[in-house]
Amino acid sequence: MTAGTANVIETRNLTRRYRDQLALDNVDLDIAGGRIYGLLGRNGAGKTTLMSILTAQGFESSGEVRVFGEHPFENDRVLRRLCFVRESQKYPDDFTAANAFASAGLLYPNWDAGFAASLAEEFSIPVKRRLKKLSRGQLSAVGVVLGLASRADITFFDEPYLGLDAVARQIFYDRLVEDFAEHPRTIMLSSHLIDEVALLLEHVIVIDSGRIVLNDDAENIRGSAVTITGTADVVEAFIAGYPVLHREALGSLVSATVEQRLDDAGRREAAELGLQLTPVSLQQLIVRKTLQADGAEKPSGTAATDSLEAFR
Ligand SMILES: Nc1ncnc2c1ncn2[C@@H]1O[C@H](COP(=O)(O)OP(=O)(O)OP(=O)(O)O)[C@@H](O)[C@H]1O
Repeated sequence: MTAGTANVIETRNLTRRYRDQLALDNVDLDIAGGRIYGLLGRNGAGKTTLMSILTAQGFESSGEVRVFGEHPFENDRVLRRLCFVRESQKYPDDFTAANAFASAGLLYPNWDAGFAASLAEEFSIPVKRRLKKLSRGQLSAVGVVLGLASRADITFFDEPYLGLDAVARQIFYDRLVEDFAEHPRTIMLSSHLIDEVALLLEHVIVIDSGRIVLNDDAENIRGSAVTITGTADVVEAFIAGYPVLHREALGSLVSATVEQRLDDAGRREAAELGLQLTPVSLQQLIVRKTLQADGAEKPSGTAATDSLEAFR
């Protein structure tokens, strides 16, 4: 199995139970190498649990896991090709960032010390100060440097930006994209800042209550849903037969978000009927899909949406 072509990760019926809590529920995944994946989902959806199992820091209750074709547990052939950047990373008590980078040089075969040094400078990390004295954002920056400069065949970033300010986050995104172009590998990034990372992602996996609710190329997802706003009866006639993700009413107006790609003819027809079409962002789509999967999404007649405001 080689990165770039075959699947680098495969799971089948992967399930993780913590007592009565089902953290992963029969997850089937085929992850092809050489791409940037977004692992998105609400708090407690199962993202960290999934990444922990894939990196052998946690265990499945049942089902199968293959990373580079093998189970990762105590498997040095696999583990030396993985880097897991997580918020709760523990370091030895006296460690400085410089110590952490030196250890990474021993651990990761593709470690680039020069790249790490230039990133540390860009993030203004005080590399000689003990890690436990660093600010929340500086500590996150250390994790980001470890993740980028390790150039591991698969790098997992589990919400790597806690405490990072907007400038530092932008540096992370820019360096990730540049370095990925020069050194293609597999990146899995979990994030709550969906719209902020949307443009980085080549493939999006959305997990909700331990189940995969969306798993598609970002390219296919863009434009896969649209919000249609207009007089209630016209909207209802237009969307008949379309899968409705969300519906809001305000007086005689209705705004419906449908999971439907409209072709040119559909767009023309909507315009002729006086309907307004608004694109749905990745974040809105994910919110709608997870609410729907949770069974919380019902038609409502309350708050006006942005599109309704724009329509009036
Ligand atoms: N060690 C544990 N013992 C019991 N329950 C756990 C444990 N670890 C995770 N869980 C539960 O499993 C579920 C999935 O948790 P997980 O940390 O994987 O979610 P997440 O998607 O990473 O969430 P967040 O975005 O908030 O970090 C949650 O309901 C969580 O409470």
